Amino acid sequence: MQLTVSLLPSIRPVLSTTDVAVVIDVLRATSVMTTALANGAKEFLTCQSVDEARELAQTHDADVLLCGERHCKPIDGFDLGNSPAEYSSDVVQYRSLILTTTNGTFAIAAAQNARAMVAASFLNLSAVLVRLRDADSVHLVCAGTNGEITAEDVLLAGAIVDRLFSEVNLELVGDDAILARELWTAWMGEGGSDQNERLTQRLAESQGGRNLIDVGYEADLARCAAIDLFDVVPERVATTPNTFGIL
Ligand SMILES: O=C(O)[C@H](CS(=O)(=O)O)OP(=O)(O)O
Repeated sequence: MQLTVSLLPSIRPVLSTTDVAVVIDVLRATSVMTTALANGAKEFLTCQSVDEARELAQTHDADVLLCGERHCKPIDGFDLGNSPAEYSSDVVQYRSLILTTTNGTFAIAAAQNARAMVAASFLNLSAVLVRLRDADSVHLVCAGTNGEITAEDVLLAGAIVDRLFSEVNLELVGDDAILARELWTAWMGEGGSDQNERLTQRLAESQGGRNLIDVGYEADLARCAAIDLFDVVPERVATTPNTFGIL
């Protein structure tokens, strides 16, 4: 497998020859997408701007929910923010969700040239690895925060790289994969039964985690650190807009 990791979307383009792009925004867009689809949501239509989201809602059926955040907080007039806690089955089951977030939906747009695209979080780590096993070329795209590399996304990229190393022959493009794996090994390498607690602590140390703590969303860190809570992989099922469902 040829494996490319970009610690930010801007580091290198996702090529149209890439089999699978894996978008990573641990805090919190891809954790929200995983949670909602696992809880029965029908699909996520993703877009980059608030205006685009509102326009999309007008052309869609009345049952759609407007979702997302700006500066980590719910957007005026939207139905849901960007906390996994809001996406329970009683709220999202069978619903179409339109999502715009600061970094996550930007990373999705940046990865759109790939033949296939999936959303990864710690919540679906093992399921994502099963999805990647037979791909010839994979590009992990870390969303970062406002154009800066963030440890929480690098950590998940490192966890994926570490597992792929033990499962398939890897041909690395660039050194981002090595850096990510080193961070995962140094911070989380021992495994053990307290892994989710230690991951929550690490997320609290990351830029994305500190941002969330500052605005009162500390409880979301544990919600995004529950490794393998779900066995679903959000997969792009349509383009224009990039739409994710469960295949
Ligand atoms: O709401 C979030 O979790 C973040 C906000 S930001 O990264 O601090 O701008 O948005 P996301 O696009 O999910 O990273």
